[in-house]
Amino acid sequence: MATASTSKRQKWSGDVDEYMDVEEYVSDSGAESSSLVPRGTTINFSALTRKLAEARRARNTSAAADGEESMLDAHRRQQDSLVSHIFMQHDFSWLHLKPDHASRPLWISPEDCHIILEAFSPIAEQAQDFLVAISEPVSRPAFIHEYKLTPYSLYAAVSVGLQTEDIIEVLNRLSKVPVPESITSLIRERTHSYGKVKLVLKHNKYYIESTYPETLQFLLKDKTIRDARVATDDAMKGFATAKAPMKGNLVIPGTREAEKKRDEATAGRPGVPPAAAGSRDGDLFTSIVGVEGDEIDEDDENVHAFEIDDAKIDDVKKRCNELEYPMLEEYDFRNDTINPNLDIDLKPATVIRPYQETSLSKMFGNGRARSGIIVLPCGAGKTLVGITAACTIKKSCLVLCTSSVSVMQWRQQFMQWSNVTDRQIAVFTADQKERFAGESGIVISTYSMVANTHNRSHESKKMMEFLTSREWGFILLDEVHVVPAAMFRRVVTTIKAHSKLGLTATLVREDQKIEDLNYMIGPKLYEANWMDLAAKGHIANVQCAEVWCPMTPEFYREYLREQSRKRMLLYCMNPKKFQACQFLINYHESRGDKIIVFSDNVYALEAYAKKLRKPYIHGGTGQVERMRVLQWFQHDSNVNTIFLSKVGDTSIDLPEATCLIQISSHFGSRRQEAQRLGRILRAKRRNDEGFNAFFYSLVSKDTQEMFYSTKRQQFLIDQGYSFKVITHLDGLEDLPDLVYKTKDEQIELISSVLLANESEAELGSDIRASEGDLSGTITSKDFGPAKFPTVQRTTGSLTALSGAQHMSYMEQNKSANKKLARDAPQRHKLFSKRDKEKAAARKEARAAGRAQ
Ligand SMILES: Nc1ncnc2c1ncn2[C@@H]1O[C@H](COP(=O)(O)OP(=O)(O)OP(=O)(O)O)[C@@H](O)[C@H]1O
Repeated sequence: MATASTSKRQKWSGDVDEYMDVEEYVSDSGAESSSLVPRGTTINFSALTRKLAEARRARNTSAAADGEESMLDAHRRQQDSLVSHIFMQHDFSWLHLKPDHASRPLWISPEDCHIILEAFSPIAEQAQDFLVAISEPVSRPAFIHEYKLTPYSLYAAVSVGLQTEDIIEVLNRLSKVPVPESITSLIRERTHSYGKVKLVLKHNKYYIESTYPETLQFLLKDKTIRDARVATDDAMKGFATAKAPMKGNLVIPGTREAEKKRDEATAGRPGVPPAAAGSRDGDLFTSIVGVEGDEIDEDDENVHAFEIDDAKIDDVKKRCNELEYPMLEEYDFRNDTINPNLDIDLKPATVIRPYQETSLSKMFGNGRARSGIIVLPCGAGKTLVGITAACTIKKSCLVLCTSSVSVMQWRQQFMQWSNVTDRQIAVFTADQKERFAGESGIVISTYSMVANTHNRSHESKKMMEFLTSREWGFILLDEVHVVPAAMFRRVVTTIKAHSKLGLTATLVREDQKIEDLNYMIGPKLYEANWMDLAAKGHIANVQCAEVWCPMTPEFYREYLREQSRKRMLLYCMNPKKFQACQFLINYHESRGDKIIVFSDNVYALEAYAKKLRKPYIHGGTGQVERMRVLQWFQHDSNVNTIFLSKVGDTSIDLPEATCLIQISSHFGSRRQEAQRLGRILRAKRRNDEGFNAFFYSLVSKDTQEMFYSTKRQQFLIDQGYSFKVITHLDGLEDLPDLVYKTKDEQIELISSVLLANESEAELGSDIRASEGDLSGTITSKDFGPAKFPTVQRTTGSLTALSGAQHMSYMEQNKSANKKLARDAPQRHKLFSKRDKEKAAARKEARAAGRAQ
């Protein structure tokens, strides 16, 4: 027996497929194995442990009956040692399973606070809601999810209104074992000070407020906080604020509840149909915890406060976090009688989706606006979440985005979903500096416009005065992950806002600054699951693949020899990658897909696009040309593929696109990978039966690119996506007109790559050369200093120094697409006839326009 188990031990440490060994193993130890899952499927831990426990129980019973106490102990020891080798130091078999553990979905590690969820459990969805509220999702593939309890996640839990004992209680209900003592004490320890201190903005001054005077005394003992305090008459006095009457339960517009209320109000009126009888989904989490989003009933007489210097807010918030008294920022907007109301509501036809409603309920759960972050997948409708929040608060609102394209999109979406008027909404960009009419309104701008302190025009200065001199009810921070960048941090303190909402799909940064958002903005209020939204048809299902393209011997030799940045150019320009790209374009175009090919490297982008005769857009492409290419892509059935540089990573809404091919990317950026995927998640056809969008990353084999590619995929893998590796594209060699097929062509290609200027290998040159995103108005500042250091050493020619290179570069680029069209081979008669007809129609339309 001892020998048999040793051999099985070695086998088991191998892999999931060897589940059969465990099966035998269980039967060796006395349990039946008939109901266990077959070889090759995911391990059913629950079944496994159930079997083990049953075996153990069966032995204990028979041993006790025989009165053989010492035999039983020996058995137990043996059993424990048999299990131990599987889990090594993570053997927590001393945590005894509850009798009905099979119906409970959680495993909790007593050591590292990790929680494992059986995502196949019937109550997994409710358990997920709860776990998202109290912990950080680490990884959420199909069957087993992993979460982690952290101080920040517990802070977030407390800030959405959960109580310490409620958290422990629900965990206990969902867990297969009693919640370990180490975890309960951690939760108690971490949450006891949370929620005691608030940061309040009143009359344009910041106050730290608490109902516990001893807590304020404690904070004032700290030097950073003491130094930030402003000595005033009301400092540390009872800070009695007028106790305004509560205005009834808050109803978020666009929700089913709002719809019901509207229907009730209009019931009986002719022509108005009765409300659809939709019952609210039972929220198990809410019912277990008993958090009903109760309205706050505070006793203002007991509130104590002191004022702090607004220039030191950032430091004070950070210090409070370090002292484990993170400050909650809540805005009692319904009782704010000082800031004028903004008359804005969602249009009656606007209905928000269930996950949008859930995320907003975390923000407005207690009738006030909590500051924090909402994380939704790309294309899931963050904009509408922000707009609904603005329509709930109904005070002046400032929206900050990453580019001027986004500014225009936000403006357009506000007009589309809400009843805001032209006069109430203004934009502040390099080109437009508008103000809203009246006392309250909405301003939409970019981070760089607000953060920039140098070389402001007179108009911009005036506009900034307008923004900084007033109290904003609400600040909306789009793509909030950019805020911790050194140059954007100050926007959060420059603008005085009662509540802040950060929106993002990718709460990740390659530096360690993402945690700073906890004190700069607030806790994460909600994070949706990508796979869930895909399953429900809110975003598209995507098949992801990494295509391995072998390097040709000549390219590989040069790659190994080259030490400079040109290595990157060599793996991007690999002829086999060209061919794979051509093959995939052909294949998907013939399926009726619309394809976007992404390349960060502009040299490669142009080379590919020209060779494959497709239109392209990069930083150097003029605005008119960009619009023309995008229009073609959207409306012309002859243009099914476009090449985009990183200017298209974000802020581009092309729901026609159903396939992405990535030929060059920004090193190991997980965020870029996810944002690019986001371009096809909004695919119009996502609800077609069996529809799949496709995402390919072309990677040159045995180069650094493989390392970066693996790193880039990590975020998406944690969201549950799996990347298939394609090592061979069937039928590629038979493709007619296959590019770079002959050795001569490949050698010609390599010589042009070797002759190229080294700076062509840069990934950022695109944006710097043009200072333009898809609207042509973004500046390099929008992208933060991390990517674009101010001082950079590059090799260059005298022409480049004199600036002439830049000019010729622009000149060539401007007409490049036109030249492509001119050089295009003779088209089939059928097409040329259609082209002539189209040209005639265009001419007619222009003539009609002139006539008007
Ligand atoms: N409740 C809703 N009802 C109908 N359409 C919606 C709803 N919410 C969002 N949409 C639509 O979904 C699309 C994607 O929305 P949006 O652009 O806000 O996504 P996003 O989350 O900001 O994406 P990204 O992060 O990629 O910018 C838009 O066309 C929007 O109109």
